[in-house]
Amino acid sequence: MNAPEARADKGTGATDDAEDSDDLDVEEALALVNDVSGRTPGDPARARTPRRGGPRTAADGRSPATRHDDHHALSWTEARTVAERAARRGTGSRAAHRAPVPVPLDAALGLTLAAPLTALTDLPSFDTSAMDGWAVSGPGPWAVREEGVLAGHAEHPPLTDGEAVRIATGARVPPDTTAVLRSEHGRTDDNGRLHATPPRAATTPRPAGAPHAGPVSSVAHGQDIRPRGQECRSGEQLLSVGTLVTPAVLGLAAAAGYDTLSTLPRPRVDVLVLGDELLTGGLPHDGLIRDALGPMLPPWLRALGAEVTTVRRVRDDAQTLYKAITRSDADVVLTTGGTAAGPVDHVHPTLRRIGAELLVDGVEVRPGHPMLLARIKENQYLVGLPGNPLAAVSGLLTLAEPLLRTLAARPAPEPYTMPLRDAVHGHPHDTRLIPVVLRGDVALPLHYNGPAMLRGIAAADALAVVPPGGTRPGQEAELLDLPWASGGIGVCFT
Ligand SMILES: Nc1nc2c(c(=O)[nH]1)N[C@H]1C(S)=C(S)[C@@H](COP(=O)(O)OP(=O)(O)OC[C@H]3O[C@@H](n4cnc5c(N)ncnc54)[C@H](O)[C@@H]3O)O[C@H]1N2
Ligand code: MOO
Repeated sequence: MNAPEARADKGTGATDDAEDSDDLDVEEALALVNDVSGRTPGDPARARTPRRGGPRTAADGRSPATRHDDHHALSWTEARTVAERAARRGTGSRAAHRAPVPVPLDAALGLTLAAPLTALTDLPSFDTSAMDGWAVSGPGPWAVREEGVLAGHAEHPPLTDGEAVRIATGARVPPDTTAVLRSEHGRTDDNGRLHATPPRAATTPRPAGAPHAGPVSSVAHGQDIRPRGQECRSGEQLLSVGTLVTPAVLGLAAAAGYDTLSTLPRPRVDVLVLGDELLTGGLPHDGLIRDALGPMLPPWLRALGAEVTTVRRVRDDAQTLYKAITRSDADVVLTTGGTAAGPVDHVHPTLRRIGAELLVDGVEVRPGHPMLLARIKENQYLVGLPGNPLAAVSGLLTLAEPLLRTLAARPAPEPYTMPLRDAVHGHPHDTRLIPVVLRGDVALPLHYNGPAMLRGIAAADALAVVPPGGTRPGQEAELLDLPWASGGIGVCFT
């Protein structure tokens, strides 16, 4: 959120004013928002910059009793834990408390099961032929019935001992069938009687003088029959609550008799893209730039399990932002830009005006350290992503991912590490998130990793978590998969 002329103010007088406002407590800030001094809620005097450090002296000479200690940015790990826990506050479980909804199978991909998947039928639900061939009864040779048995047909009359009937894979075997003889293992003689032929190995040319093997007259009892209930019995639990609905789960659910699944709804996210400088088409001109986050975030949020209900561009105006946030009934409002201390960075002052509870206000991570997480209502959250595009990705994966995962009751990805081929320069105190490509069993750090750059992440397979101080060549680092590289359900962006 930076009109070109406003950007020049960052770190100058505007920021100094903003630092004063850090010494206000919420009540004071609210009082100031409501005061009649003529300052608007978006006035930089109420903006606030996340930072580390101890208590500071109020520059406006207010009594120390009216100040609070400067807040502390959380470590990257703490911030992720806070985001995850925020969503399940008071539930005592790993999932957030949200009402399940029945969803038709074709709309359930990527949701999580709110009830165990219990078989509604035996599987298979009847004794089934596993092969094309003949259903036979007793030892051969067999008299072959005229009419065959196909899959999907009603039950055939029982076989009598010494009888056979042509049968297709998946057809229900007639009562009193003892085995299925595969078509390649049987032949009918001139009288139409069926014989079992020897297995393949025995049909290879006989050595001279060896006795003729001749047809074998029987097959093993139960051979190539899938007995009813072999996979499960009706009432048996197949999958537990919290299972992610994958394509395979959809298939199993259909086989087990389901038309709808009880699932947790996707958390609804309203995306508010802040910034007067943003263009939605064409080339940058006159200090205006293309909005990179509007196109990038919605599909990424969907891949994280969210339903994106709105994508709205919001101009740099405190009242407009206030209205956009307070009118949202989404589970999560996600803003981009305006988190820092520029003259038009309205996110902090607006949160104070709303009386939101700031859960994370700055994270010790580069890029993206001004990211924030707030509870704006009992079950409504705001994730404030910084405007620099790679910083926004950092906020998305640090705060939005664990929050949405918990709201969607999705399982946490299994953490893993890989050696980084090259040394990565670290920040002295903060974690760094660096785009990497995976080559065999090493990760190669990419160069274009500045906060305003997307060139690295667009070519990346993962983000490496580089601890404060950096990493040596070959040192293991935790990797965060990117949804397009992790495969499986993660590739579902729709
Ligand atoms: N005095 C300080 N200034 C800044 C600080 C600070 O701590 N003190 N932090 C810097 C860091 S780090 C970041 S990151 C940014 C965060 O800024 P905001 O969240 O307030 O974002 P804006 O100022 O609105 O924008 C920053 C930058 O990103 C561009 N931008 C914004 N939205 C988009 C978009 N949708 N697509 C593409 N680019 C976007 C915007 O034009 C700016 O260039 O603050 C630093 N400053
Ligand atoms: O967080 Mo900012 O992205 O370091 O530039």
